[in-house]
Amino acid sequence: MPRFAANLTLLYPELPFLDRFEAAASDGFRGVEYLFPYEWPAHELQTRLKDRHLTQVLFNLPPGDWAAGERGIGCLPDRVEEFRDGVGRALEYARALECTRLNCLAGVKPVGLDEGVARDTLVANLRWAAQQLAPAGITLTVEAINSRVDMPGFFLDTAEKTLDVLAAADEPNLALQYDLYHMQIMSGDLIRSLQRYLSFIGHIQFADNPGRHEPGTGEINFDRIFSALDEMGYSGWVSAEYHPSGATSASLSWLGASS
Ligand SMILES: O=C(O)C(=O)[C@@H](O)CO
Ligand SMILES: [Mg+2]
Repeated sequence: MPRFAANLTLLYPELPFLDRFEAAASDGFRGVEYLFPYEWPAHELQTRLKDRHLTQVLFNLPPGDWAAGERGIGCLPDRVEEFRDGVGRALEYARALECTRLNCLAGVKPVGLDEGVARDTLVANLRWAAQQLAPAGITLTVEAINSRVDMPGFFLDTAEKTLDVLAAADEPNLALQYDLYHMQIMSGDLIRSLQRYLSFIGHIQFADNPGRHEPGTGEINFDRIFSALDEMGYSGWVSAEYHPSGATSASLSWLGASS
C-alpha cells in the first residue's frame, strides 16, 4: 500500500495545530504536511517532528494574502519580487524541517491579465525557483486545482495545463502535484490519468468527492486507486487532505484497511 501522510491543516481540526503532530503519529502516520509553516517558529515544528519521528513531507510556498482570498502569486507579473522572497523564506523552513518537497500555487488569474503574460510569468518564476531549490535537493511541485468548486479562476486547473507549464520551465526538479479530489472534479478517469502522468508526478493528495471528506463518503474507488498506484510502482507520498466528516481518528478506516 502507498506511504500515507496526514495533512495537518485539514485533519484533526478538533485539536490545536501543534497538537496534531502527536495525534497523527498515534494514528499510525509516519509523514505529515500542512499548507504553511510560516506562523510558527521553525524550532517549534522541528521539535514536534523529531519527538514523534515524523517526516515533513511537503508545504507550500508563501501564497500572497491567503486571508484576502489570494491562492498563490506565481502567475502575477507585478509580484515577482515577493515570489522570490517567498522562495527564500520557504527554503529556510525546508532546511530546518528537512523537507525535500515544496509546492507552488500558481494563483488566480485576474480577469484583465493576459493569459500569455500570466503563463510567461509563471514559467519564469518556476524556473528561477527550481534553480534556487536544486542545490538543497528540493523538488518543487505544482498543483492543478479545480476551478469549478473550490478555486474559481485558478490558473492551472488541469494536469495537462500544469504539465505544459512544467515542460516550458524545463528544470529537472519540477514535478506535478496530483490531487485526486481536484482531478476527479475536472476530468475523472483517474487511474488512466495517473498511469499517463506517473513519471511527472512528485506528490499525490486525496479526498473523496463530492464533499472533500474521507474515502467512502463519495464516488471515488480508493481501494482500486491505491492498488493501482502500487501496481504502477509509485513510491512517493500519498497525503490525506480532506475535511473529516466527524472526529479525525474515526475517519481513518481506509488507513487501517490498507496498513
Ligand atoms: O487545496 C489543495 O488541494 C491544496 O493542496 C492546498 O495545499 C493548496 O495547495
Ligand atoms: Mg491538494
